[in-house]
Amino acid sequence: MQQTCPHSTNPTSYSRSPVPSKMSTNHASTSKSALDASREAESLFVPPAPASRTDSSSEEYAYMNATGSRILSSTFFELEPTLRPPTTFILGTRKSELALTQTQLVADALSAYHVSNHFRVEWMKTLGDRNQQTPLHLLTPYSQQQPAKSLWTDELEAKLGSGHFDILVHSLKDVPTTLKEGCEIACIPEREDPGDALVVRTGLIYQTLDDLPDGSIIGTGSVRRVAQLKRAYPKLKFEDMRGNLNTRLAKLDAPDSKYVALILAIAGLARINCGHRITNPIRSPALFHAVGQGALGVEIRTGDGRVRETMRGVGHWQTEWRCAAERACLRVLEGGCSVPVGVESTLEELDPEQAQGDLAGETFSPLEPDSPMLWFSGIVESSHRLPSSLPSTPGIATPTGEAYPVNRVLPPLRKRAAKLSLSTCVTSLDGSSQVVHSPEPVVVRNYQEAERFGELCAKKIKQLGGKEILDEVTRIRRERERKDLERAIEKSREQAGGTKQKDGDEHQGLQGLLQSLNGPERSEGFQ
Ligand SMILES: NCc1[nH]cc(CCC(=O)O)c1CC(=O)O
Repeated sequence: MQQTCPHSTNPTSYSRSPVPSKMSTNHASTSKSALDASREAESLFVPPAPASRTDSSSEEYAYMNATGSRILSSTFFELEPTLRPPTTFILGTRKSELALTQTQLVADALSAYHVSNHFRVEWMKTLGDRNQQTPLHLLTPYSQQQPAKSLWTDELEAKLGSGHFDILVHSLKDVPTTLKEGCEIACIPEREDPGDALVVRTGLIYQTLDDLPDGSIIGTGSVRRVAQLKRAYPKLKFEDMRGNLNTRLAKLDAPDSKYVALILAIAGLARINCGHRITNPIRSPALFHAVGQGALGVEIRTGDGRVRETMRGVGHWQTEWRCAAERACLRVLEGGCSVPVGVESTLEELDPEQAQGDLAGETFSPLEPDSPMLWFSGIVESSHRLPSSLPSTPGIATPTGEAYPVNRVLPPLRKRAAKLSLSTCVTSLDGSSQVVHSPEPVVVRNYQEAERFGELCAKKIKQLGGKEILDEVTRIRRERERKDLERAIEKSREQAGGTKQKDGDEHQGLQGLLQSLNGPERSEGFQ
């Protein structure tokens, strides 16, 4: 039997505790190195003499370790942060240079706050990474349950839920506006420039889109960019280009390249040290950027209080409030598939004692200790962010090894106010019609008010003609999807030729997909 302290934060028992028994065993089989780290922690850890214990915390703890053997812990007591053996948290992300760089940024920020813990980055290939050929909408056909964009996040979220990962780091713009049950965005670190940029092929002298000759081919797969730029530059041609940033830049510069330029997010290029490839930014009114562009979404298991506490201090409330408005707006507009919506937001902090909130008449859910973490954005007292609050909360380990609870006490709150603006732009796929809504900025006092502002903007832009544009986008999408599927069925029929069972199964699957496409359950549209 091993002696250990509950504060030794054995990762197999604590950080993986929200789904206790299943997750512990899962983890034991999937991530040996974390187990190793905990063994190392145990061997390094020397419990202080009994004299250092305080009466109020002298409670016996026993819990199960990953292999099911019972560990009788030593007494629960306070430790100096520097004396605590480390916990290893695993941050998961997609396999791309951008994703890994972004995740390392978050891991570094966390390490700076929690010097005695380890934050390790792990990647996995997602469906979108593995399949670079199939059109995105065929990989995940349009449905309310499975928005197209979730193909970047689905598999990561499954591994978050199973405890393989503790924290996921995504580009916020790739994160669906409604998250899976059991997952939440914990925080959004400070945003990079959210804009788009023109990247001209190496060796060409063009500086702006206006300089490009008629018929120039621009690489971008984004419906938002194509729709808006077709409108502003009808003489240019837009062609899909998939792949990671480096692949795309290489395709642009290849000797046989047909592309004159690409449109890419400034933030992505800057993060992978390719800022020098930016020829010029493209701003509104020619191009409104994507919702959440340039920001990172840090996702955790809802109710994993331990990871939640760890996240404090990493978010940037100004970015969080802006993204609250942008994402809430898109949530109301999209109804389940990616749409040609562009936005632009600004935020200016005000003196909370002077400023009157503009959404005072609206009703909001009261703040509870276990409300979504983002609801506390900017209003938790900064003293509450001290990293030492992390392992000193009693209840880390319980005799049954159950989840480290979300703190039952509402943290001390402070007042905050900011002037928030949001412009929204909805464009038809061919660029022929567009609605732009740029209301007067409003004064908001918390995250929920910022979200409400975004929802109100979405409702307004629908009334202004956005609804007709979005309905048309849905119609065109479905028609295209149906044609693509019919083509795929035809192809699989030819290939199968009644011989290979595997292909026959695939054929059946596609037929089913086509049926569901034509069926009445697909009549949900934009709200
Ligand atoms: N859809 C891919 C994607 N997801 C996030 C970024 C860039 C970084 C960001 O917008 O935060 C990119 C590439 C691009 O659009 O150029």
